[in-house]
Amino acid sequence: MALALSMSSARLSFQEMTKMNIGAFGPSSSSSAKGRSLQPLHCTPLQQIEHQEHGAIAVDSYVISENIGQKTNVKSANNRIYRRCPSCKAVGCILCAKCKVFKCVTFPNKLTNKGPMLWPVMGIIPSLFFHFNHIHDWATKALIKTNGTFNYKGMWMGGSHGIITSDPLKIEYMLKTNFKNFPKGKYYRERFHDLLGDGIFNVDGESWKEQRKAAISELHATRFVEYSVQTVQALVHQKLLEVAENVVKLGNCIDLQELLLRFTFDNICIAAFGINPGCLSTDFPEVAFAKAFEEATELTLIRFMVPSFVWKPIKFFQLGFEKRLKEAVRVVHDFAEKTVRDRRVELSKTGSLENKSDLLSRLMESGKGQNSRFTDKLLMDFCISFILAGRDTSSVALAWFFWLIDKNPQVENRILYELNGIINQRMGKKEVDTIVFTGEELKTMVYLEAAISEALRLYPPVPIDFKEVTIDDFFADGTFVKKGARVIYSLFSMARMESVWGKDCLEFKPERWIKNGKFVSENQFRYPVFNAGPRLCVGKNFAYMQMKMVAASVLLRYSVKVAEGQNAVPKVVQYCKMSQAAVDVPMKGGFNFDHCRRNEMLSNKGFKPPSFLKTGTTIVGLIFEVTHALTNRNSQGHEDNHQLKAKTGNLNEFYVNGFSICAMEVIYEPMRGVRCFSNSPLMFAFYVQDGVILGADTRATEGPIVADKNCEKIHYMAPNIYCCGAGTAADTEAVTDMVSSQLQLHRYHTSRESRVVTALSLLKSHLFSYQGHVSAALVLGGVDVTGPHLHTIYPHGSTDTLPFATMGSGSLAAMAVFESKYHEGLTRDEGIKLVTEAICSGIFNDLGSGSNVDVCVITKGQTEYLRNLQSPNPRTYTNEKGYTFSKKTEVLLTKITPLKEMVEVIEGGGDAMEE
Ligand code: HEM
Repeated sequence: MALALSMSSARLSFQEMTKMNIGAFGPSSSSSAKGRSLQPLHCTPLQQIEHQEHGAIAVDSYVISENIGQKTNVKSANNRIYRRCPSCKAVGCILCAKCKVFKCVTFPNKLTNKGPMLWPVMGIIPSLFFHFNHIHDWATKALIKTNGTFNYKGMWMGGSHGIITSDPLKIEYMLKTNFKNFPKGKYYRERFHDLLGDGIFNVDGESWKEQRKAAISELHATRFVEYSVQTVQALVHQKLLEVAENVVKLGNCIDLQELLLRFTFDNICIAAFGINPGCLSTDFPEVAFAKAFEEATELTLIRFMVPSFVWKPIKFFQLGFEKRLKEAVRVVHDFAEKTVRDRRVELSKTGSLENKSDLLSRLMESGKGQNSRFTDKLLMDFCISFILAGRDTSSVALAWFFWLIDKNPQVENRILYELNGIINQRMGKKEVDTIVFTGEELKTMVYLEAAISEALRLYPPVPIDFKEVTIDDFFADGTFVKKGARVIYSLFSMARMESVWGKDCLEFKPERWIKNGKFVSENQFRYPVFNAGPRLCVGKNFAYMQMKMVAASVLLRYSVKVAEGQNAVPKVVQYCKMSQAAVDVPMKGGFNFDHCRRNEMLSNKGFKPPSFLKTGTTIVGLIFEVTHALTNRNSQGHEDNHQLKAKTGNLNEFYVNGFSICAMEVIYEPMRGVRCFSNSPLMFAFYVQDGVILGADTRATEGPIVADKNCEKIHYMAPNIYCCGAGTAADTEAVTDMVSSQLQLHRYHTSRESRVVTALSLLKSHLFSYQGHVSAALVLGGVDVTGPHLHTIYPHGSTDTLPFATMGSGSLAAMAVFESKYHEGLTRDEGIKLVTEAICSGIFNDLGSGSNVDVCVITKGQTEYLRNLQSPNPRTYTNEKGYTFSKKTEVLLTKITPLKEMVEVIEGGGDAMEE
């Protein structure tokens, strides 16, 4: 099980079948199902698929050789033909000479070995390296060329050597006839030992025999078979179909291979340990045990790709992947150990595990009292082996099955026809939604079994396997294998060889498995997908049952389509991202509405979203701007600074003091406050006084209750920017706080005053990204280097820039006041009066608004927060006697808890973070 064949990119999308009328389903009737009509039965040759997948490689290499033939040979002036160097294209290249020397060195090897080139020192490694991405195709080509067997040699000193074969006779000799001479061997064992220990998968000899006997007797027992059917039924219907339904509703694509891996992992854990780790659910949770198991398997496989003199020192010094492997194995073992320990405690407490049907419990129960060889450590190893064996094999097989079904709709139709027949034989309800296939019904699904077997033939989850030679041996055709050699056999290549499967070997043809309407098993050695001989996979029946249940239940309800642009190619090393919590769908750009979809899905499932509270608020803002002409001049016609200061008051002090208005030319002060034109001797001057005034009521409601009579709705954003909030108090506070701190950081960074437009952008992009789910309607005002600004921001993120604005439930009443009374040239005091009036209008006309009026005046360099500027609604009636509770508060318990320790906080030690 060294290398599992998985799809590198198996994102398949579910397309829902609209409710299917099972009764009307037959070969000649067209179903009401979307995209499904039953067609006459004929098969699409797999040849086409192969061309898509592998053909490119063949075509490319053909083109390359053409190029060498035509373009690299150039005719010189005297008509002699020189051969260009294939790599540098230079004529008479020194490399060519080296190539010739190299060819001389490797020539003897080429003569004795029919297979791929065995390089000096490196053996077959460079060839493997060059063809790594399509290694199975490459091996197939080589095996076809060599009539099914060739020798190989690994790196010098690595010690690996032997044969690679696809010959069923050799496989039979190895797996059955001389089984004892071809064990898994030391090479396999030492690589998997850390993870699998002495589990069935990793041992030979007596220990293997013992475990195998126990495994077969437990796995084939009626009790376990019934238990596993029930488990699969529950997992498929309560989890898998739920995820599928969710995917359909959301119109999403899903990584089907990952989904199936989660399913098979949960299933095999329930079968082995009786524990559901819970990997399969709509949110694809990250489960530590599952993640560690995956990592441990993958990292162990690295040991098969590097020579032992590389990984062993890395392991010894605990570096790189070996360090990670150790940690992952620890997590797996901890989980397994704890499960075994807990079960042992349960057994000793209750005296029996009769109520449990999982393998661990059955083995523990059957071994109790006797001198069983199944120690707790061995039980743990045994279960881990089972999980490894059953985890990714079935999921990978199913992923390829669905992929092939998408490419071969006529096979899908035949499966549906078969399912339809089975359902028609049922008594009672026949609605698709309610159909749960029984174990007996699964056994009658002949065509489905054939289709799955055919998918397994073309894409075996274990595409290559190997055995070690114990003593020198000869195969029937005289091929010699030396003691310590390895015999590698490629199942993937066997499926593609005409000599093994006939001319139509590349076609996806379930019919080849059916004779006289019955499923006919193949010769084990022509089809060693589940291994063969004494080490035949013990989980074969279990695997078929689970694959049939998934395939039948899904195909009955959905049509599974490969997402556009997804190409599925076999991977050399299994890699499924079960560790990732989220489904990794390629980024397409545009907006992300995942949260909206999630909410919709939750509400469809019956979760009530938190209801919106009716909120009430009146918030307003306006810009005021008034121009004052300066008349007080001194004897030279110059403006008197003191008088000017008196006129402008403190508001524009900075500008008046820091500004010379005696200048001769026209001076424009872009900093707000004063614009002064001097035109001597007839000099005149004026200044502009402008700013923003914000206002808000102070009532906070909670449904029908007034929760706070005097809350603050004008929030600080920056010294020169404030923001009024309507909506949910928590949301407005949180969003303004967050943006305020971002502005603060920006000021630290730039040492400049914040600009209102910055605050506006931050607020609106935040609100937009939450699509109205942050309930905050804002009036933002401030004065910066470019003058006073007033904006409104709606909960979905849209904005307005206005001279006066209102928001909240009292906004209409307030707007009525503004629209009738706002005019250009408002002074500061007039502005304050108008804002107050607008808020009062909200307070008196809107039930949600009330209590007092808060006002904030922002001008250049100055901000005045006029809290409770008016209380238009004072409490008029108070009970003179006050209110007494009829029953006094009872003291039920008095307990004084002394403080344990006093912590003294010394301020001023660190950097001040406050402004
Ligand atoms: C499509 C699904 C499956 C395929 C293609 C498959 C294939 C195989 C193969 C090729 C072997 C031999 C490995 C070797 O010796 O190197 C094997 C062994 C084994 N399989 Fe499966 N398997 C599948 C599902 C399962 C399941 C679901 C279980 C568990 C319930 C399971 C349990 C085992 C065990 C315990 C062994 C070791 C047998 C022994 O060494 O005696 N397999 N399987």
